[in-house]
Amino acid sequence: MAENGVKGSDSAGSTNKDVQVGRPKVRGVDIMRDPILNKAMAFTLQERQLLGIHGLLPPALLDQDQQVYQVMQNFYRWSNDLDRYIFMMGLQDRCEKLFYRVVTENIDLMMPVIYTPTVGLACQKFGMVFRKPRGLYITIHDLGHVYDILCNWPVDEVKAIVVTDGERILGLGDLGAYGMGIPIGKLSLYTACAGVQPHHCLPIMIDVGTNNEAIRNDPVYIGLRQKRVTGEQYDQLIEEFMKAVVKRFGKNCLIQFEDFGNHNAFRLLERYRHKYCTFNDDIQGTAAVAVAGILASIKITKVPLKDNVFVFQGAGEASIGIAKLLIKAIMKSGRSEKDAFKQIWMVDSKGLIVKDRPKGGVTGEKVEFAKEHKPIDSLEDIISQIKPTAIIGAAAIPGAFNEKILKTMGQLNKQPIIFALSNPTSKAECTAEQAYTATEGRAVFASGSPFKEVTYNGKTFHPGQGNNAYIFPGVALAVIAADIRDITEDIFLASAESLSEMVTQDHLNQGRVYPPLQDIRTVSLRLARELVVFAYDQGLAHKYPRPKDVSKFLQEFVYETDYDSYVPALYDWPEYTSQPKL
Ligand SMILES: O=C([O-])CC(=O)C(=O)O
Ligand SMILES: [Mg+2]
Repeated sequence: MAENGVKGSDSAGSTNKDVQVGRPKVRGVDIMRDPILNKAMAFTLQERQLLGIHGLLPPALLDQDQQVYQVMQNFYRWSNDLDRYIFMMGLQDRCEKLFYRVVTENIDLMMPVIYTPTVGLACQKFGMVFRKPRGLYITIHDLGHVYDILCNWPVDEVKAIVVTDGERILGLGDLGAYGMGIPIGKLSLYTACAGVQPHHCLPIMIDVGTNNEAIRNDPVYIGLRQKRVTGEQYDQLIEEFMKAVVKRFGKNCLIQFEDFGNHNAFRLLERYRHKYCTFNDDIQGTAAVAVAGILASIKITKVPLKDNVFVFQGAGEASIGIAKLLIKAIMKSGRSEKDAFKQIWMVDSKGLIVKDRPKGGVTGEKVEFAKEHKPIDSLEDIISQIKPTAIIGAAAIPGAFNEKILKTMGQLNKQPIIFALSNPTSKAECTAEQAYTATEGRAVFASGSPFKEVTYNGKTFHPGQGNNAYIFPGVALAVIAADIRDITEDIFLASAESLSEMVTQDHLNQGRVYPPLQDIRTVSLRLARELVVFAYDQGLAHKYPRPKDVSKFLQEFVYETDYDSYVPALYDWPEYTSQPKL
C-alpha cells in the first residue's frame, strides 16, 4: 500500500509519476479519472477530503465487495456476451483493480467473455466495440520510427508484450487492426491467471494493412485501408520492432507472438527464438496445452503413449507445433525419433501428407511429416485406413469431424481421443455433444473454446478446454520473475508435463483432461513455480541469487487487487462511523 506515495498514471496506462499524497503532484480529480488509481465509490471520506474530491462522488461509500456485487448484477443484466465484453472493457478502462478482482474471482464465468470465444466476435466488430485506445499501434508507415513510438508509451518498466499483425485471428482469418482485441485479451489473462502486474504488460498491433476487403471497406475500420505489405518491407518492420523493444525495454522483455499467418509465424519464430526473449503462442503455447491433454488422456484410455496413432486435421501452426512437441514427449517415453514420427499423420487441404503427393503442396514444416504411403484425399477414408487412436483438429474447418468420422473413431477404439481445438466455438471441428453422442459416451474430448458439460446416458462429462490460456500466463510469470531469456522447447515440454500432472484422478473420472477452468489461477501459479525451478536447474534463469522459497519469491511479483489507501500512515484521522454504507 502506498501510504505516502503511489504510482501515478494516465489513461493510456500509467506514467509512473510519484504522487505525494497530502501534497499531491497529481490532482485528486486526476486520481479519480485514472483507471489504475481509481477506487470509484470506495474512496473513504478521509481520502475524499484529503484528495480534494469530496462532493465529486455520491455521499455513500461502496467498498470493493459491494462494488463487486454491483458489477456482477450489471454483468448478468446484459443479454449477450458481446455487450458483456463491452461492459467489462469499460470497467477495465475505469477501475483496473475492480476489474481484476471481478475477473479473478469469477474466472470461469469471465474467460468466455473477455477471452475466447467472445473476444473473436469483439475483434470482428472491433470498430463498434472500440471505446478507448489500449496498447500501441505501429504501422508500416512507421518504418524508421518504431523506437520513437515505443518511447511514447508512458511506462518504462514493460516486461511483456503480446504482439499481433492480425493476419490469422483465432480461426477467423485476417482481421487487420481489428485483431488488437487478442493481445489485449491475452494480457488480461497474464494478470487474471498469473498475477503479472498490468503495468508491466503492453499489447501491440503491427498494422501492415489487411487483405480482408470487407474490413477495409468497413466505414468504422480503425486500421490502414490498404492491402498487406509483405516481403522485405514487412521483414524490415519486424526486425526494427524487435530491436526497438530491446532498446526501449531491455533484452529480457518478453515478446509473445500471437495470431500471425502461418508463413510468418514459423519463419519469425526460427529467426528470433534464440536471439530474443520470445515465443509463439499459437505454435508453442498450443503445443504445450495439447500435449498436456494427451498425457492426461492416456491415463484414461490406458493406451501407452508409444502405442497411440495421431491424425492431425490441419498442418498449420497449431498442428505442427503440437506434433513436434509430441515427438519430444514420445521420445522421452523411450522411442527413437524415427519411430515417434511414425505415430503421427498429418492432413492438409490436399489430403493425407505423403511423399511425392501428386497434388503436391508438401513444403516447409510439413515435409518431415510426409509419409511413404499412397495418397488419400478424404478425412473419412484417412481415419478408416490409418486407424488412429487420437484425432486432433486445428484447421478451423467447422464440422470436419462429422458423425461418420466420430463413429469410426468409436468403432476403432475403446476410448478414442478427440480434440477439436479450433477457435472460436463456431470453428470447432465438432461439438462436445457430437463427440460424446457418436461414441456412446466413450470419447475423451477436449476443445479450444469452451463447451458446457454434456449428460449422456445419465453420465455427465466435463469437456476440457485445451486452450493455451493454461500455459502462456504461467510461462510469462516464470520468464519475468526468473529472468529467462531463451524460452526453449524444453520449457514447453516441462509445461505440458506439469499441467498434465495437475489433472487428478477425480478430474479424470469426470472426463476432464485439464483441471477445471475455475482453478486456472492456481494452475498458472503452480506452473510458474515449477518452471522457475526448472529454469534454474537448466541454467536458463538469469536472476540471481536463486530464490530459496520459490512461492514466496513469485508472490512478490503478483498483482494485488486490494485498493491502496491514500491516507498517509502518520496522519491520525478519527474513525468515521456515521458514514452511510449500503
Ligand atoms: O486465443 C485462443 O483462444 C487460442 C489461440 O491462441 C488461438 O486460437 O489462436
Ligand atoms: Mg492465438
